[in-house]
Amino acid sequence: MSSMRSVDDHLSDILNTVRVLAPLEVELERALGTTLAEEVTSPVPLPPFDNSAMDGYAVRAEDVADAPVTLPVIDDIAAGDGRLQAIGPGMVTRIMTGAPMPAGADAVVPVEWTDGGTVRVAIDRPARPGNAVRRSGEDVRAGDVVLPAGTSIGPAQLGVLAGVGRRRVLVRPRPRVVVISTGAELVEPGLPLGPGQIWESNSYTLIAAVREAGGDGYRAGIVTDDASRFLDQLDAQLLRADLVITSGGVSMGAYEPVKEALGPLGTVRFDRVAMQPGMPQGFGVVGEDDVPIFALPGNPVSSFVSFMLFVRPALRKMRGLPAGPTPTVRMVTTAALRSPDGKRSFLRGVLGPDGTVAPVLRQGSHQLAALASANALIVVPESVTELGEGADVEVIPL
Ligand SMILES: Nc1nc2c(c(=O)[nH]1)N[C@H]1C(S)=C(S)[C@@H](COP(=O)(O)OP(=O)(O)OC[C@H]3O[C@@H](n4cnc5c(N)ncnc54)[C@H](O)[C@@H]3O)O[C@H]1N2
Ligand code: MOO
Ligand SMILES: [Mg+2]
Repeated sequence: MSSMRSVDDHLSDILNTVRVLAPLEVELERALGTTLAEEVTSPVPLPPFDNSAMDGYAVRAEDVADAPVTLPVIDDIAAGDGRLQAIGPGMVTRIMTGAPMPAGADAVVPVEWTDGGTVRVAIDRPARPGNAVRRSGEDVRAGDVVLPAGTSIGPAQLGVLAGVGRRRVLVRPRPRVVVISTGAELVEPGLPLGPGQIWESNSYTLIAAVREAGGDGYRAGIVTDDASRFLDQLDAQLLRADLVITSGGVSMGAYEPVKEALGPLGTVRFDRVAMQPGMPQGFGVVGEDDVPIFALPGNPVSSFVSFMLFVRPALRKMRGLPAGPTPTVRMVTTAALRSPDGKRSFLRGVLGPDGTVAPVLRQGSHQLAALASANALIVVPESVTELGEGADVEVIPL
């Protein structure tokens, strides 16, 4: 029997092989979930001009220092108004939130402190200089870096890009990931099952996981257990793929199309990785552009766990983000655990209150519903075969 490879060695090989995707200029609408590939600065200060933080009256603070006072209203400034009348001593201007401060004014009295007059206004309370005024540049100065290269673009970052006037931006795009399922027993969900058949589920799980990991997944459908048909399908799919995931056909059976098809290429290695579930693994590159390919085991829990451990870090690297082993947190197990000697186990568990985790009862690598009832993977190291209730464990939240 061939020896097993460690989880860490397998992951380092993967991270040494995959490359950061080339930068691409995209419209803002397509930038969500991408990574900035340039440093973004603001061409103007933000706010670009001093403006009012409230609906009210722009005043000279010294004129309202002895409030209550009544003063003449000489103008009415809405947000967006460009030409303003300066105010002189003893005058005020009605002003709206976001409207530019007129020259001469140094404070805003909110409408709530007044009688709301439009010709003359009675002001009840004094306002200090600077009251309810938003100064030009108090968020960003002209030329400031608002987003460094390598920033993950979420809703707030998209807003900042628009807020500094950008329409297009240079990003590391979302990786395009094709998922090919193999197995003669697989039937599309929605179609009737024949004898010996099951509904295909791995591609749905994997594409959803790709999406959550910042990629765009495409289902290439089901290939039956035929190596040459698998290679044809792979060739066709490579056109649109930055990364390929296959499921099934990598173990020791008589019909293992993925291993049969990719093994002879010499660019994909098949290993037994010292983990449970997910022992049989293939990884390498295919096609003229050396597209990375993950040949994941077919058992549904095995393919999902393999994704979390190996594909997700690879996608992070491709997206230009820091990539390494999937982070864990420390928890306390509420029940005893068993794990095979020499393998790192990833047991399905449910996070409880107060830093506890409860292993689910069904831990088979085919028990997909048990996986769906869990929200964490409990990591048991290679050298540990048993842990008692109350033991500290590392956990990967899902
Ligand atoms: N003699 C041995 N047999 C097996 C070994 C071994 O070391 N020696 N390893 C076992 C382990 S561990 C795993 S994991 C599986 C890996 O199998 P394959 O990658 O070859 O996958 P298949 O044989 O095609 O399928 C396995 C299992 O998963 C179901 N499956 C496959 N694809 C899907 C899908 N897209 N949706 C839902 N379910 C799927 C399939 O029906 C099988 O039940 O090998 C063990 N055997
Ligand atoms: O490695 Mo397999 O993943 O145990 O089912
Ligand atoms: Mg098999």
